[in-house]
Formats: sequence, C-alpha cells, structure tokens
Amino acid sequence: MTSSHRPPRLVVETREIAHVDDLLAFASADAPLAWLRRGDGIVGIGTVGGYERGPHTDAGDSNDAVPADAWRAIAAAAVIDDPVGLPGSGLVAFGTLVFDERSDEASRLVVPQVVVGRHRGRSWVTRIHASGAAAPELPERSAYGPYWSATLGPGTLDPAGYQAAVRRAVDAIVAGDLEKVVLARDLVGTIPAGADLRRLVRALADDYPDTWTFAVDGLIGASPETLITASRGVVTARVLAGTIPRGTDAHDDAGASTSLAHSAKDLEEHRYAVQSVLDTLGPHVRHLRADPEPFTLKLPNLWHLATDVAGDLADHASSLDLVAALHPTAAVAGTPRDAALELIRRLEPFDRGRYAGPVGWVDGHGNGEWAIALRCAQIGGAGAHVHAGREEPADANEHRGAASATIPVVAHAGAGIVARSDPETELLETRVKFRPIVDALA
Ligand SMILES: C=C(O[C@H]1C=CC=C(C(=O)O)[C@@H]1O)C(=O)O
Repeated sequence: MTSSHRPPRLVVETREIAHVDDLLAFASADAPLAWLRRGDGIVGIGTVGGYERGPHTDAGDSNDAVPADAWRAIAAAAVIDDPVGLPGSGLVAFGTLVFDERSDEASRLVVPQVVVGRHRGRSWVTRIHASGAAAPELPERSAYGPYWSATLGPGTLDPAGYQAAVRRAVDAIVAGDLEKVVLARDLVGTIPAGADLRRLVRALADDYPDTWTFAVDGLIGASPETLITASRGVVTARVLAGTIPRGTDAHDDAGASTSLAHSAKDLEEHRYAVQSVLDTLGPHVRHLRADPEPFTLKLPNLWHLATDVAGDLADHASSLDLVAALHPTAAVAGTPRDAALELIRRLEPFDRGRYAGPVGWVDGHGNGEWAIALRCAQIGGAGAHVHAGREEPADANEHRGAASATIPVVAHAGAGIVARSDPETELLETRVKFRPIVDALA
C-alpha cells in the first residue's frame, strides 16, 4: 500500500469483453474482492496499490491523509483509457473504512491489478499497472473449492449483556443525554483455513439478491443500506432504520409490515436517520429529494422502514468526500452523533472494526457506490483475532493449537435504541439481522 505522498503513476486500460455469466468465478478464493447486486458489479484480482490508514494509536494515525484526498492524488496521477464508461469501469479502488476512527483495525482502499465488471448486459475487463511495469495477464475463471461451513457463537456481549446495555442506553435517553443510539453485539467463530470464500459471497448474493453483496479485505456481507452512490453528478442514498421480522405466513407478514409502518417507536428511529443524511448532504447537493413518509422494504429475513434520497451534486465532492461527511449516520451511531459515539464506546465492550463502516468502490472521477457494512462478518484480521482471543471459547486451546487450520470470524448486528425501546425486542431484532451471515456460513 502506498501513502498519500507520491502515488505511483498507474496505467489503466478497460476493454469490453464477451458476456460474463459469473463474475465471482474470476475472484480470488482466499481474498475475494467483490461488489455485486443482481449479478452485476465488479470483482478485483490482485493488488497494484491503494491506501491504508490506521490502526489508531495514541501517537496518531499511520497515515495523515484522509481517504478522499489520498484517492484524488492517485487518480490525478493515473493515465486512464476507458472507452467503456460504465459504473465501475476504468480506474477503481475497493474500500472498507472503520466505523470508529479510534479502531484497532485499518481502513483500506485497494486498487486491483485486474477488474472484471458487468453492467446491464455489457461486460469488461480493466488492467491496471504501475507505469514502466508490465501489464497484468488477462484473468481466468477458477473452479469453486469444496463446500464448507462454520457456526458462530456468543461473543463478548452475550444476550443478557446486550439487554443490560439496552437498558442503560434507554436510561441515558430518558435522562436527556441523547435521543437515539445504535447498540450492537458480536458473534464469533472460526472457518477452515483454505476455505473458498467465494462460496460465502455466492450464498449471500443468491439469498439476498437486492442487497449490495461485498467482499473487501476479509469483510464479507450483504447490506441493504446504501450510504451514497454518486454517478455523473447524480447522488442517491437509501436510509434504513426501523425493523420487524417477517411474518410466519402471508397474513401475518402483511400484518408485520403494517404494524412497522405505523410504529411510533420505529418512525421516530427512522426520522433521526433520515435527518442526519439530509443535514449532511444539504451543503453538497441541489434539488435534494426524500419522500415525506418511509416505505416498508421487504427482505427475506425482515422488513425495514426505508427512505430513498436523491439529488444533484452542487460541488466537486467525490463519493469518498460524501462518505466522509455522512459517516456515521444515525442509522448506525445515533443522535446527536458525538453523544451516541461516546455511549457506544462505553456500552459496547468490543471494537466494531469495519462493521457499520462504509464499504464500496470509487472510480477515477470520484463516482462510486458505498453501502453501510451491515449483515457481514470480518474473516481474519485484527478485530477477529482480538475477539476470538478475548472470548476464550471452550475450545480456545484447540483453536490456538491448530492456528493454521482455522481462521477467526467475527460478526456484529445492532439495533437503534430510543426511549420506547424494549430490550427483549431489540435482542430479537439483532438475532434476525444476524441471519443472512449465520445462514450463509452454515
Ligand atoms: C445496525 C444495523 O441496522 C441498522 C440498519 C437498518 C435498521 C436498523 C434498525 O432498525 O435498528 C439499524 O439502524 C445492523 O443491521 O446491524
């Protein structure tokens, strides 16, 4: 990874290719880079450069440049030949950023050597190399490895601990310290070393086709929440907050959706999340539009209250500038933001790492698609090791003894807490939000 100082000049060439059926077949089995929705998207192979910031230390960050500035420098130095001109063609970096700047994990932008992409029936390949170096080979598909499975168990905050934390959060809200806070809990486990991680990505993409399915630097998930997309001056976001599990039959399910749409508690939770996005986008966006009432978004495991936001970019902000301004929204932190972050640090006995942080991609013009990293797990990485170690599961020695035979995994799910929140209902909500990743690992 390079720092912001003198980015190497990258040479980028995109060419249209015959229709690609399965983008994931091109991705690496042990370190897939992928961004997919309904079969379209991009996968990356290899690494030619990028940016890294963190982990945070008391002495300061390892890199002073913010991701948006570092990326501007890399993109400005690049020579880009992209006659395809579709979202994700040309120079791109995949990114995963930490939730809290004090995290022990790093934020990363990864520029792959090769990108294979597909958008509305057109496919392309992009090759990226440092000026003076040879262009990378064209990518090849590889067969998927054997099926594998893993189970996740309690992490540092078990169900009873989570409910106690929710009670403390409600007390703080009732006392007037803040209006809303999003509290998460964790699950930990291990997966077999050598597992083909594309199997996990594929299971998520198959089961949750309308979400953003992502794999970046070991963070793998399927998020329904769009933090921001920016494409040729048009900006969109999908704000989610307010949740109810799907019903057990059609009648019960319709009832669940109606009850969510009228729930004062969920509507309040949702209002904070929308307001935080509108307030932040306001200075950057003209003709900012959001429906006055949320709609109910149906996912296989639950219903969400959802509001789509759109507008036209009024300045030269890149998608990464907007990400920096928006994150963390009240859908994952709370209102007011600083008080919520402080309470999260006090009540959650773990580091969120990249969970609830921005994940997505940015191109050479600053366009990009970014989700909030929800319904995901970190495979390997500092956070996962810390969690697995701290939890000391019953078979901890076995895990340590067979260090090379397993890879630690940590997953998080959270729920927005307001004055009317009930600890048991919030716990149930986190259980339902864990389902995509728990089922895909099973
Ligand atoms: C914090 C999470 O979800 C957020 C997004 C949608 C709905 C939410 C809610 O109803 O609480 C949360 O704000 C999570 O999935 O871990």
